[in-house]
Amino acid sequence: MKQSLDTIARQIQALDQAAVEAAGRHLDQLTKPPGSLGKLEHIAKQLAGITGQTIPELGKKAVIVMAGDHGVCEEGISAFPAEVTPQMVLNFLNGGAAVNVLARQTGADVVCVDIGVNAELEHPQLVARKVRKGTRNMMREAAMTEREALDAIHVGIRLVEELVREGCGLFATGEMGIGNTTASSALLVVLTGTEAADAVGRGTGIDSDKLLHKQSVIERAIAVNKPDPSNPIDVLAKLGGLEIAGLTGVILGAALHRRPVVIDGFISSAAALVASRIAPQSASYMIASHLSQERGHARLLEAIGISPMLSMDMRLGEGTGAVLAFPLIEASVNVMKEMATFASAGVSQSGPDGL
Ligand SMILES: O=C(O)c1ccc[n+]([C@@H]2O[C@H](COP(=O)([O-])O)[C@@H](O)[C@H]2O)c1
Ligand SMILES: Cc1cc2nc[nH]c2cc1C
Repeated sequence: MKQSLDTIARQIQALDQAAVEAAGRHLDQLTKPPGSLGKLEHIAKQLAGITGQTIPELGKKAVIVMAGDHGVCEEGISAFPAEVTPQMVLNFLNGGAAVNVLARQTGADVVCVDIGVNAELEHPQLVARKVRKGTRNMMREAAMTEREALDAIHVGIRLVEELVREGCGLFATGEMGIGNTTASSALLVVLTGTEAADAVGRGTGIDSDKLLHKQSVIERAIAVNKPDPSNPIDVLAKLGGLEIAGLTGVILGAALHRRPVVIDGFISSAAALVASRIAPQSASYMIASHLSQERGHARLLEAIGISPMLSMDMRLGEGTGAVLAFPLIEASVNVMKEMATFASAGVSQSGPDGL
């Protein structure tokens, strides 16, 4: 049975502060000046607060790659044709995409989901959860109905539930969808009040003329649909995408089940912003992996209140940046688990006066 989103949002708990503090005390006993492992320490404490365990056992890792098509591609807003979406889905399923390489290196599963691809896709490993074949052209009408957006969110929530049952304890968001930077920029504009010129970027690599056109498509889509900025589902349905809605669900599902979720680039962060507007508490469960080169990404992260671990000049999507951050997140757990304490190693600890 589907629970309402309000009910789900209310069930998302704040981090376990006692576990955060216990992790902090443990970190300060380890053989290093307090705080000297920087973000690794911050992540270790966050993971403790998420899981309620001072030294968390994360279990299996998965990157959930949601794929969907975008009606707004009719307006010529991408450097690539829409056919690339299903073609790349097959590439993910055959293990040849960048995200597959990085996931193999770090021992993560790639879970590839058809939540809204136009083409009929078949593959034994494909998670077939199509809500509809692509969104409608948001420049002319709402991209999705509210029902479709909610169905896509529930696909994400349910998938996380299934993976948690299979022992997965660390999630990453990934996506594939030609045209989805246009949808994500539109969400950024409406949900944060950012000027379209500051929210629109080159995506797969459009030139300056096409960039101006993309900006005008976004402005027109907002004028046509008149989304209510205080209603995240209305904004998501009118301007978003099926894969974006699915990832919103993945993030809410991870928070609901007290599992960390590593956010990839621009599109994943747009989904994360929607999740944070539906359930503000969900932001505590997010780890921002990297700062994408896509214009507007920093604004998205700022609006959520999370800061990126890495800056690698990447702008691929698929979950690549998030998966790249997995080993660093595991490093923070290993520090907690394996480092000697001042007492166990016989290393002198500075006194309260620093002497
Ligand atoms: O994640 C990012 O930061 C990112 C930035 C730019 C482009 N992308 C990827 O490129 C596709 C969307 O680009 P576009 O130009 O078709 O809107 C989509 O498949 C995304 O995964 C991803
Ligand atoms: C080739 C290609 C791979 C991608 N992966 C994510 N978005 C993409 C867009 C293109 C065009």
